[in-house]
Amino acid sequence: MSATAATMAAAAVSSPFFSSSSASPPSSRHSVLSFKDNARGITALNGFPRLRNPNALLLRHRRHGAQISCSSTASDPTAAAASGSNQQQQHKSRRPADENIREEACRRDVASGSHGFSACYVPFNAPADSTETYSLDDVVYRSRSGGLLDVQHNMAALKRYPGSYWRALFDSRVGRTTWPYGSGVWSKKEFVLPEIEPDHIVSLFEGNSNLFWAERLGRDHLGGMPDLWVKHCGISHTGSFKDLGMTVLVSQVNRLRRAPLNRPIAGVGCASTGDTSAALSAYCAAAGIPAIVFLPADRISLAQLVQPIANGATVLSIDTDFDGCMRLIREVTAELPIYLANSLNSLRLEGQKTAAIEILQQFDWEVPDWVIVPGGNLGNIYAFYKGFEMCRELELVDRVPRLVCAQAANANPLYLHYKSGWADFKPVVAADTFASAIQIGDPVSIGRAVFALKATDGIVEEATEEELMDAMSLADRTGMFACPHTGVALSALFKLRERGVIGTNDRTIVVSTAHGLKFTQSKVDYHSNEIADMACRYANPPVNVKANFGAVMDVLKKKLDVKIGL
Ligand SMILES: Cc1ncc(COP(=O)(O)O)c(C=O)c1O
Ligand SMILES: N[C@@H](CCOP(=O)(O)O)C(=O)O
Repeated sequence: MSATAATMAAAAVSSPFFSSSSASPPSSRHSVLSFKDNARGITALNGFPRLRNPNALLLRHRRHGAQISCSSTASDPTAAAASGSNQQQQHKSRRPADENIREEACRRDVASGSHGFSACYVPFNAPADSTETYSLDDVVYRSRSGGLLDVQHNMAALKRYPGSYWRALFDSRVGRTTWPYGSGVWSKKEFVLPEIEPDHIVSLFEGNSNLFWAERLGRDHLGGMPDLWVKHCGISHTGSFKDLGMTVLVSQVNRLRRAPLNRPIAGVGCASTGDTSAALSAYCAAAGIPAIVFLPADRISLAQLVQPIANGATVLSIDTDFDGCMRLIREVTAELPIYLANSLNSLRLEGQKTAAIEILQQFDWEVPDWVIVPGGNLGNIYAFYKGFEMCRELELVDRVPRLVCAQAANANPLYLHYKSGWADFKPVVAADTFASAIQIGDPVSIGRAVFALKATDGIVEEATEEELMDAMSLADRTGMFACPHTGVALSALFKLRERGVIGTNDRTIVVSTAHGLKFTQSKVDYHSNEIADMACRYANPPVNVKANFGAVMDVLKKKLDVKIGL
C-alpha cells in the first residue's frame, strides 16, 4: 500500500463517518492525494499508535468510547458514498420500504456514536482569556457586555482529522438524498451544528447552488477576463441565500421546542427587507412553527411580500424603514417568547458560511483570488470570511481569498466607514434604492464586517442606482437574470477592474444573493425607460407591431439587419 493510501485508510477507519469497509479513498477527483495532503494527514493523526495499522486505531477509538461499526456501511450515512467499489454493500444497507429518510438518518446517527464535535456561543472577537460561553440551547443574542456573539466550534476535535479527510467527506455527500446530507448546508454538518440530531433538522435541501461561469461577461465586457464566476445563491428554495442560514436557525428552534427540551418558544420572528422573511416563513411552515415577520411598508417587492403571506406567517407591514422594524423586533423578542431570526443571531451565519465552503469545493479546493459580496445588514460578508477561514484553519485549503463588500450608494454606511479609514462608525438613514433588500442604514453586523474585511485585506465599494441597474442589465444580456443586489456587486467588479485592482486573470467570484424573478418590477421600469435621470443604456423594450406580415417583416429586417429574399 502506498503511503497515501495508508494514510487515507487510517483516516477512514479512525473516522466516525467512513467505516472500515470504505478504507479506500472515495472514487472522486480527490482520490489521488498529493504528497502534501498525505503529510498533513500524518501530522494531524499524530499521537495515535501504529498509524498504519487500522485495527490499532479502531481499538483506540473503542477505548475512548466511540462506537464505530466495522460490519457494513449501514451505520454510516456517508460510507456508501465514499466507497465507489462496495455497491453490493450499499444495496444491502438501503432503508426498508416502510422507513422514511428521517428515520433512516436517526438509526444511522445512533450507530455512528459520539465524536467530540461541538459548538457554543462566545462573545464575538473576545479576548483570549475570556471565559464567557453559552450553550447553543440558550436563547441569547448578545454577550454580557452587549456585544455580538459568535458560534465557536471545538476546533481541536475537528483537527483530529486532516484537511484531506474533510474534503473527501464533503465531496462524498454532494447531491445525495441521504438525510440530511443532500443539503449543501448539512453536507457540512460537522462544521455547522455538529450536535443536532438529524430528526430535528428542518431542511429543504438548500445550497449546492450553481457556480455560473460568466464567460461572455468576462470576455466581452471586462477586458477578456477568463476566470469570472457568479455564485448563484439566489437559485434556491425561497430565491435568496437566506435559506442557507434559515435551515440552521429553524432546525435549532425545532430542537428547542421538541422533547426532551420542550422549550416554550411560541414562534420565530424577524425584521426584513423581504428575503429573510421569505426564508423564515417557508422553513417555519415546513416545520409547523409560527412565523412573525415585520416588513417596512411599501419598501419590498411584491414577490417578496407574497411569500410569507402564502406560507401562512403573521405579516406586519409597518410604517417605517428596515432599521425601524429591526428596533421593534428586538424589543418584542425581549418581551415575548419569540425567537429572533435575524443575523444578529449568530446561528444564521453558520449556515450562510457554507456558501464559501461550497465555492472552494466547486473549484476542487482551490482558493479564488477575489469574492465580491453585496452588503446590507452585513452578516453575510462575515459568514463568507468564516467559511473560508475555517477551511484554512482546518487545512482544507492554505489561504483565504480577498473579500470585497459592495453597497448601494444610497445605503452605504460601511463604505463611508471604510473611506474614513475605519474611524468612528456612523449609521445613516438609508435612501430608496432598487437594491431594496440592502436598504439598511444601521447594520447590526458592522463589527463582524469590519473584522472580515481587515482580516482578508478587503475592500468596500459602492454603486449608484444607474451603475447597479446597468450592471444588472448587462449581466442579463449575457445569460443571467440577476437581481439589483447582484448588480451592486457586479458594479464593484467593473470599478475594481477599471482601476486595475482586480487583474485580468484573477479568479473572481461575484456572489449573486437573490433570484432576479423576485425583483421583476425594477427590470420592467428599466426596460420601459421609465426611470427618472437614468439613461437605461441596455433597455430592451418590446416592440409593438400590427398583426400583419409586412409590419412584422419590417421590424425583423431592421432589427437583424438582413436583406430577406436576396
Ligand atoms: C438579496 C440580498 N442581497 C444582499 C443582502 C445583504 O446581506 P447582509 O444583510 O448579510 O449584508 C441581503 C440582505 O440584507 C439580501 O436580501
Ligand atoms: N436583506 C435582509 C435584511 C435583514 O438581514 P438579516 O440577515 O439580518 O436577516 C432581509 O431580507 O430581510
